[in-house]
Amino acid sequence: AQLSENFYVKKCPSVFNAVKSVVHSAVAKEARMGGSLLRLFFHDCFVNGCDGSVLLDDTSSFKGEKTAPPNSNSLRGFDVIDAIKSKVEAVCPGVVSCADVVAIAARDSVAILGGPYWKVKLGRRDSKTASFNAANSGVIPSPFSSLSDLISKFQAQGLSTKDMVALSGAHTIGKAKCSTFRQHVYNETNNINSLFAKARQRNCPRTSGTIRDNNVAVLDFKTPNQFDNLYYKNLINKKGSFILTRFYSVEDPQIHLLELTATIKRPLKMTLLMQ
Ligand code: HEM
Ligand SMILES: [Ca+2]
Ligand SMILES: [Ca+2]
Repeated sequence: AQLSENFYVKKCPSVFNAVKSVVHSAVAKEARMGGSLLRLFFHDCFVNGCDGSVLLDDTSSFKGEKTAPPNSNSLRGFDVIDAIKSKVEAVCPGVVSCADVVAIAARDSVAILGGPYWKVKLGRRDSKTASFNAANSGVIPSPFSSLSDLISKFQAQGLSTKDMVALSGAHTIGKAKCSTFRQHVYNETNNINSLFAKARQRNCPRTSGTIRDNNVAVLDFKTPNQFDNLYYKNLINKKGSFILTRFYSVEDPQIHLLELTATIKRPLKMTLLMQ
């Protein structure tokens, strides 16, 4: 069925306040949670669409997505989604899908951290099953993917290269583990400022396989808790986080300076994933 901004206007008008109040207190307690909730939405949507599949625990009949490599020891915020869902069930029992809760929580997170606001289209139906294999099949982009691989993974979701560049701007908030950015900070190409690389290396030893793999660093070293366009500015200054930074160079025909500055001027299109 067609999603609609007005889906809950009659069925549950208080859903928006219920979601927002829980997101608000979670982000007040820990700003990073805003990023974690946004990423949860992204990882739900890339695996069989935005159907709440990412939320499902393993059962006797299926092994779900939570323990799949892109998600395990990495996705956060499930407890916040549970708290939101309880609150929503208290005001409108049996009306609002978990998939819609995740979509609204992602929007509210971005807005609370100073980013753009959009009207979320609603009416998603929750999946009753989830698949470890689907989440492990390579549909979710990896920080070690090549540029062409990243582009084709977004293409497979109906998203263009420009969309990918815009959506990568989400890394203006949140944190990443040493194991995901080590390669970038020890690979001193001309894409990374050497002082910045050194600073990151301090918290992330070259050798993998220790507890320090889990050390985290902010993705945006300047405004980690504000949803702004610093992701791109850092990238241009060679102090970027790991995703497009590895590929960013003035010579690159696909992700070049013009593309990036155009993205800075446009509002970040967070709505792209929201269909
Ligand atoms: C372009 C392909 C992408 C790759 C390869 C990628 C990869 C990653 C990785 C490896 C992390 C750190 C995870 C960890 O250390 O546990 C991360 C964090 C994050 N990603 Fe992405 N990501 C991509 C696109 C996106 C998109 C499209 C969004 C949302 C629209 C997003 C939002 C985030 C956020 C907010 C965080 C921080 C999460 C937190 O602090 O809990 N990413 N990403
Ligand atoms: Ca899903
Ligand atoms: Ca920022």
